[in-house]
Amino acid sequence: MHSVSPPPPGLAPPTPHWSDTPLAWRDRLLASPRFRRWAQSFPLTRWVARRRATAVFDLVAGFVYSQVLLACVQLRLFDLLLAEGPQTPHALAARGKLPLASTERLLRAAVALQLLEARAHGRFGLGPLGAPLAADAGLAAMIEHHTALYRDLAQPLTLLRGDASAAPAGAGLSRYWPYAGTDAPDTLPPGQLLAYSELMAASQPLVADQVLQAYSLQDHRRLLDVGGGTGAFACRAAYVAPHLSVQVFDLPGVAALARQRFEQAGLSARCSAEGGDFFEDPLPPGADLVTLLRVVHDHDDARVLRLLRAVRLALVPGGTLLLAEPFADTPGAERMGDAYFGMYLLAMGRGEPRSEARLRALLLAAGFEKVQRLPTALPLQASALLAKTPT
Ligand SMILES: C[S@@+](CC[C@H](N)C(=O)[O-])C[C@H]1O[C@@H](n2cnc3c(N)ncnc32)[C@H](O)[C@@H]1O
Repeated sequence: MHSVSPPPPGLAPPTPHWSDTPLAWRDRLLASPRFRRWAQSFPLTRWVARRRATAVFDLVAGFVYSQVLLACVQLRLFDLLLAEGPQTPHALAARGKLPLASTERLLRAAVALQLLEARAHGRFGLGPLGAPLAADAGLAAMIEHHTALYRDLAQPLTLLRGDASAAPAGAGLSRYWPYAGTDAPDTLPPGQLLAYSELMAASQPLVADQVLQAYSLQDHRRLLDVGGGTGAFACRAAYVAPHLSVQVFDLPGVAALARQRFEQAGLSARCSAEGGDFFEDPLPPGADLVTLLRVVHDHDDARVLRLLRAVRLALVPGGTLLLAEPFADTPGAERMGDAYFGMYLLAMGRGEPRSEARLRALLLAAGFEKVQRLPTALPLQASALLAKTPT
């Protein structure tokens, strides 16, 4: 048995609570192999025991599942099966330039994970979890860039201890997201902004779908998308609201890419982009709607407060801020907020997922009022808050 070290001198022991005793009893019961053996064989508890055992195994094996998924995505298997229908292992082995035996192994693994399905005549088709991934460039890009995240997570305690010297040199997320590690992001060379900007543009529909389903742009005249990347959301907004003028504010190299997108889409008359550092430079004034999509969780409280104050100053009186990103503490999406983004942003080097309550407090501290939740269809992808500037 491990001994628990005493608290450091000067630290008071935690105050006990009435719930400690029944919870300690439950913990001892669940930790007892004898109790688990009994629960697995007793007819009324058997199904709970099996479900729990499966849930624990899924946590143990999660990395393996992710890598099966990555192999399928790298082979473009889902896209291929959607476009051409079920295929034999021989055909897939030839397409993927893999030995037949490895292909069959991968296909069986993917079937077990419901990514694929065994079909008639020894062929394989899309499974219920693989079909939604087919032809979704955003999800594929998210899955592929996890190779950088997993490098950081290979030694989770090193990451949690913040021991940068022990981390693999510059191969992980801090390199992928260079603005998280500098106080002068506007001086970053364009080449360093490209990979994450492409990922954000590819995955932006996941967020835009949630926001535009939940909120109508019809009553607004001028939208400023702060940290709007290469203008993917701005273009969607301009299409759904043809009366709207739209501006993106982002780092100079990213704003230049947004301008290119607007030109290619024939939207330059209504869409523009300005480059700068949103912590240092004033934001373009006059918008009656500002969007902050997947921006706030990248930064610490002090920086967020500075940014929110700058947004308040840029908005017209009575203007609206729409903030959308995955929130912490969201019922049904706790894994996304607290487990995934908590660790992801730690690896990135800055920021954290925040609960609705913490975001509300920051918005009020920055001078916003009438803060309200904007319900979204899939909080797993994005939750949203609306806030107003005083009139
Ligand atoms: C996580 S991305 C989100 C992009 C976009 N809103 C989306 O949802 O696809 C954050 C964006 O903020 C921009 N950004 C980060 N720090 C910035 C700064 N100090 N000034 C201006 N833009 C910044 C990045 O270049 C990036 O485009």
